[in-house]
Amino acid sequence: MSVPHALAPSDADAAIRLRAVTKIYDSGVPALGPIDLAVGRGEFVSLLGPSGCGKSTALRLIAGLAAESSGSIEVAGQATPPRGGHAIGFVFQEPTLMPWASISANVALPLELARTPKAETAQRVAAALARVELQDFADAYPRQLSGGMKMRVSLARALVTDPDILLMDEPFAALDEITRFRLNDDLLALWRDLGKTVLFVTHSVFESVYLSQRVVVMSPRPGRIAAEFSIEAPEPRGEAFRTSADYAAQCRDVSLALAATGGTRGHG
Ligand SMILES: Nc1ncnc2c1ncn2[C@@H]1O[C@H](COP(=O)(O)OP(=O)(O)OP(=O)(O)O)[C@@H](O)[C@H]1O
Repeated sequence: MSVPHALAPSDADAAIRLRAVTKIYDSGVPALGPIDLAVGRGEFVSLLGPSGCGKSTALRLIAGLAAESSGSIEVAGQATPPRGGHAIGFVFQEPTLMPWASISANVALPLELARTPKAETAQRVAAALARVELQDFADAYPRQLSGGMKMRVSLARALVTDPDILLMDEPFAALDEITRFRLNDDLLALWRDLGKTVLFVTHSVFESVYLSQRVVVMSPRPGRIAAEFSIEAPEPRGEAFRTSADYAAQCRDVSLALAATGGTRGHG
């Protein structure tokens, strides 16, 4: 069901709000916009689009890692970077772990940068590792972990400051399908338990429909919002939904909208 803007939260309910935002890189590349996007508090929204349509750029602007060329962005009610500081946790496509540091030291990094007292850091790191079921690997090193486990560490590092908002940039794209399905389910459980706002970037129609309450389809350069879908699913989602005709039908609708943008079709 394509419902452009119908489900956008009101100003008071928005955790993230972009108004007429554009990004033109110094090289002259018009990468994004103008786009208007609102993500409600506690909502799980996916940005879906072909390679190069500006999905990562949108996340980077929201996180304050790059500046918009025009328009305005509000995160947790703040309009200027760092826009709430630890209100945001960022998970990149690569786990980006420090190879020379233990898993617990990797997860502790954001707290150390914020000069958090040692006892509190230790307690928060232990809780974050337990949350992603890696409590037994605190003293291990990244090279000893599988790709899926490294991504869990990256997730724990994003959660350790207890941010209200998680920005996730194709975090599971490099993983095999079984690991990816498992991490999808773990992420949904985490979202249900912790009530975070999640903005999730993906190429995958299947992943976006499985995970999200709302899928925002973007068109190619400069990226604009082409369609929005409210995803209907029984909660909690799981294997029954993934194998249902209802899931397949919604994937088909989203896939058609993506194809209609004229970009390279997203892969499964
Ligand atoms: N730092 C930069 N300087 C110049 N151009 C850039 C920069 N970062 C991205 N771009 C360009 O902006 C456009 C959007 O890039 P972006 O990485 O946001 O797209 P994307 O949808 O996330 O792509 P992918 O799915 O392949 O990661 C692309 O054409 C890219 O080449």
